[in-house]
Amino acid sequence: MMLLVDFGNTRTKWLAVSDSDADAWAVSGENSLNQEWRACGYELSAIQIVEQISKDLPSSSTPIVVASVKPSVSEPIVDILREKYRVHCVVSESAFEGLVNAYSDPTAMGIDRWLAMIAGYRRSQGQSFIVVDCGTAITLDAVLETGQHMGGFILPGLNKQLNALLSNTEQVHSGQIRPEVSVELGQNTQTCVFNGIVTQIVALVEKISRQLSANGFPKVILTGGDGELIKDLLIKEISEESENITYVPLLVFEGLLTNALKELKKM
Ligand SMILES: Nc1ncnc2c1ncn2[C@@H]1O[C@H](COP(=O)(O)OP(=O)(O)OP(=O)(O)O)[C@@H](O)[C@H]1O
Ligand SMILES: CC(C)(CO)[C@@H](O)C(=O)NCCC(=O)O
Ligand SMILES: [K+]
Repeated sequence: MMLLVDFGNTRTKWLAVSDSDADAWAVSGENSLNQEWRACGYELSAIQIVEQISKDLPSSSTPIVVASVKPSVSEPIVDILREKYRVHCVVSESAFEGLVNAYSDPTAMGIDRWLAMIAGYRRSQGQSFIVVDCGTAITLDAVLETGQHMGGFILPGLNKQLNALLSNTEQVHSGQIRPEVSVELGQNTQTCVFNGIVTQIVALVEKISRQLSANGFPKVILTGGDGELIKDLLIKEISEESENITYVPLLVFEGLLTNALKELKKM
């Protein structure tokens, strides 16, 4: 067994992967990962987070593979885990198999983006692709069929955009509950706010998709808490490409597992 841990900006998520799931993944990359990941927020102390994670660690021989975009939180936790377990932390690199990072300093790239690209590269099998992670921040990264990463975008996530707007205006409000959103002009404050935020994201993804490759529409792989919403809206907008547009909630974990298996020389 192996435990994959992803320290995001808002919470820590982890997923236990059995040896049989890992072997199946190494051979085929099939969608065979157990979907039961767990998460906890940063209101907990390092010790409490270690306690939560440890519940999924049956023995001290279980390797732990860590990805973090929040070192201030993850480093003390990793130090505690290392007292008892084997912990391996992955970092962004200039290349992974045929995938080539566009950053001149790859270590400056958030590991979640690099792992999402590694997983996207495996899934897209020689087709150009775009990965869009709709989490605390929204990131978009575009990769050509050759494996060359062209670059990306980083923008505030849906909640961050909403909060920035609401906290700086007096008469803009968002209502009590999220309305049914769409890529349509709004006719009251609430739909103007929500439709405005989602429409710019859908339009951005569509723009980059249409310009990425001369060889047709790329695969578009969405992940993150708001990824499914954006996927549904994107499919309504460009229905003729719906088979190319997917939501993969475990995309970062897939990349982490792929990276870990290569490290452990199992791939
Ligand atoms: N159960 C949920 N818990 C938290 N956020 C959720 C949930 N369901 C949907 N969301 C949406 O997901 C977004 C956060 O995305 P995600 O869960 O990927 O972020 P995260 O856990 O903070 O990860 P990261 O810190 O890696 O970005 C929020 O904008 C929120 O609207
Ligand atoms: C952009 C986020 C916050 C998305 O989680 C993360 O990937 C990150 O902290 N990145 C570092 C900056 C960069 O990727 O260029
Ligand atoms: K994220």
